[in-house]
Amino acid sequence: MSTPPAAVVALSGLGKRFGAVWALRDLHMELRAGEVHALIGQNGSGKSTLIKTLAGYHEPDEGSIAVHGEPVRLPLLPRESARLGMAFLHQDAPVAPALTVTENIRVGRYEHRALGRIRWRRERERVRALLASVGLTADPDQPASRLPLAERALLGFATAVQALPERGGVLVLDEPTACLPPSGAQLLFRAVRKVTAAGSAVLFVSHRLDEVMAVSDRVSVLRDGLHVATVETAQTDRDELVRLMLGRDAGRVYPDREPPGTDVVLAAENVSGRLVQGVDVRIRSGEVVGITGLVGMGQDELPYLLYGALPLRSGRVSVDGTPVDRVGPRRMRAAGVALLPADRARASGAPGATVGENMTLPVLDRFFTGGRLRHARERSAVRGLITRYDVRPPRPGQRLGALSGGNQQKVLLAKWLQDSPRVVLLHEPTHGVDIASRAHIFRIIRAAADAGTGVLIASSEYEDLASLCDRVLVLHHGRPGAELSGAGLTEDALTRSCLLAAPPGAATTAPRKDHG
Ligand SMILES: Nc1ncnc2c1ncn2[C@@H]1O[C@H](COP(=O)(O)OP(=O)(O)OP(=O)(O)O)[C@@H](O)[C@H]1O
Repeated sequence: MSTPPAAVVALSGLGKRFGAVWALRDLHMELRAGEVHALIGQNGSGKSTLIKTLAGYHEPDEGSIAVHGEPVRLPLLPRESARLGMAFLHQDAPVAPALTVTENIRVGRYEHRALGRIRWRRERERVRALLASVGLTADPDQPASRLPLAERALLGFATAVQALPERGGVLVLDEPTACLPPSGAQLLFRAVRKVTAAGSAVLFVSHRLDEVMAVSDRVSVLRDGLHVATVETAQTDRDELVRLMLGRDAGRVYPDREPPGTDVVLAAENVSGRLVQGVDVRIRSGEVVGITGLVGMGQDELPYLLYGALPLRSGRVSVDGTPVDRVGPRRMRAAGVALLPADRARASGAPGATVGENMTLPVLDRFFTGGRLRHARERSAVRGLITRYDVRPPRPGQRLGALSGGNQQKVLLAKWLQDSPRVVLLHEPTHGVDIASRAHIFRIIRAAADAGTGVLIASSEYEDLASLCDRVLVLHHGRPGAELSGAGLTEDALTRSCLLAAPPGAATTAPRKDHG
């Protein structure tokens, strides 16, 4: 048997706890030169805790870390982690469209002349070489806004890669494809292969099992903070990975559909915003309507326009047949419309408040009788919601910000759906949510619809839309492209319809598929 390549980073018995709860326990793992090592696990299984420990933000409570065979002093500090060759890319790495490619990548790292002036020529050369090393061909002097979307999204990747040392480091990718168009995901995977070919290790953290199967060499699985297995990707399959993550089979992901009612709960006509142009939307009671398109086609704007969270340039919106005068969040809420944004923790919840406080905020009146807040009733309502929405850990007093990303999402869904709104507008409701929780969330959305709520889901998850929705509207450059329903509403048909609006070349890349 051949010996495996050397470990760039080796973790031995690593553990981290918060209070009495071990978020990570007894983790033994090697990140080897030249490999893509996937890290998977349900929401709250400890993935971010591991990343933050490597990045120097968490101090481990037990265990040790060695880099290129040398033990390192713990705790790591962020600067020390970077010096040791660890680089991190998060899903929403910002790109400044008005800055050039070089400025985006090099800001904060410029090489200066003695008098403080930046050595621009050298900076450009450096960026050109860096881009070539990851397979991108962008002009360093171009503003980022002029790049095709897929390449623009990869500037953050190039920025992270430049921090890897020549002898090989570890590049940590945290859900890197969540905000990428399909063609961007393919470009990213090619770029990832170039990084491993140059001798670094890549730690690929994702809930998308099809991507894990396609891009990784080995997969480590966490469950409740415990390291349950590391397997060779070629020796496993999706079903085994799901069993390892959950400790059981996945079961059914999508619930049955009931036919929608006939009364229209939300009618919007001729809606226009920055990207959206002249779109009509009608949602009936009990109907689940999807909105999709390639990145930048307007589907990420529409829910916010309908709620008045982004300014409407034109359009009329009625709820239950009554026109809403001057559409804005307060009026829409009063009319019975709820919005759950994709940027959930910041836009929709209060991270410093507890799970219970976040859940009961919109319905607090209900717990007042005789001018007093009935704490026991509030607590019992919160406990019910925690069970129903499967929030983990099931502690009402936990700060929202201390929950894992997926569990924050469940709390916020509970917050907005508990009161059976007339209409709920959801933007990417399952981003970052694990497979078991996704099934749970789909059942909750379906139950809300069956109770009469009209649901709009703006999402790029074609399989979810095809399986959950009664109808899906595809946007092409902000305008209505096609509407799919009944037997014609399939994942493949949605993919094809979205790609019809793609620039030349994009249609040749494989679309993103299901990840659960
Ligand atoms: N700052 C904190 N304070 C208290 N508990 C925390 C804190 N950060 C994480 N935890 C807890 O540690 C556990 C692991 O969380 P972690 O964020 O690592 O999970 P994850 O696998 O990244 O989940 P997700 O897929 O939802 O992002 C969870 O029970 C979480 O509530």
